[in-house]
Amino acid sequence: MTATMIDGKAFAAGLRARVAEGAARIFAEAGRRPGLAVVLVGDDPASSVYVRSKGKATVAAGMESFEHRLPASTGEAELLALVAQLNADPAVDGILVQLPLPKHIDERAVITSIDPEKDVDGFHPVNAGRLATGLEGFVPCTPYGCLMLIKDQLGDLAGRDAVVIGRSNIVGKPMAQLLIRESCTVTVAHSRTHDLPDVVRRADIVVAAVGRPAMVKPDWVKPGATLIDVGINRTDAGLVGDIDPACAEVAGAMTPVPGGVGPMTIACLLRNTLVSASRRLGVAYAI
Ligand SMILES: Nc1nc(=O)c2c([nH]1)NC[C@@H]1CN(c3ccc(C(=O)N[C@@H](CCC(=O)O)C(=O)O)cc3)C=[N+]21
Ligand SMILES: [Mg+2]
Repeated sequence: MTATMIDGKAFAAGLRARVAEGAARIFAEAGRRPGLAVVLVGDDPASSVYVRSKGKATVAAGMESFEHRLPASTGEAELLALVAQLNADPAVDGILVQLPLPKHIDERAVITSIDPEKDVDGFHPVNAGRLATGLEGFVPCTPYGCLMLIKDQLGDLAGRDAVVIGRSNIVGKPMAQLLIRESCTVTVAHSRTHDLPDVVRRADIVVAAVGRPAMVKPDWVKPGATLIDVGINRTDAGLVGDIDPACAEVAGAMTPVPGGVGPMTIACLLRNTLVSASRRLGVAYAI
């Protein structure tokens, strides 16, 4: 079998186009565009590239982009003051503070300082709790994008065996919550899991988010399984995911790296910003 390659780039373009329609509708009905503030501390080149592409995508979707680039020496108090200012700014519907932050800044303190109603990353504990308990809130963009691709591929997910490799607050845990919500039987594997290949062999759906180049091997994969690769590893051979591309010989469908999950992350960020603006302005949205 040769797997269907899931075109995340095309799917994300479609989603961004629908977000742009919603943004135009908000502008027509409320007189202002949805606004997304992105804060970057320091000059990590990869982070700088992401922030630039987020800004471009925001403007292309008919939204306002507020970019704040601060030096690496910025103190925690100064960053918290900026977040407080963005929380209070009525033109700002979404706030994203790019992670990772410099070591001298406590990420948890910064994340919890963001108004949960503007937390379009979905990283605030209030939004994590809402997701875990079935309340409306913001869902982290990467797992939400993964779920969209999985549902587009498989339709109803009820009863399917899903394995999430990785237990981060940003991807693994919210991904598991979303799959539970879809009535999958979910296993969360991590660095201490015994016999990972055997665990993965049971899965109809595999989401790999560990940051180890080509870790998931073809002989771990159940024939026909759907594989979602969240890994973005920069190697001498270029950008490599967590799933060995040779798995395409066994899988039913899989995402490529690049062009799979990455573009969905940005599209979902815009989607969350649209949802935030709609709620804050009392304008109905359909997306
Ligand atoms: N507060 C916060 N929220 C984030 O959502 C967040 C963050 N911090 N810190 C960094 C990670 C990483 N991230 C990506 C977004 C888009 C691509 C993306 O579009 N990737 C393309 C191109 C990759 C490339 O060429 O570098 C692809 O996979 O096809 C990748 C990674 C968001 N992150
Ligand atoms: Mg830190």
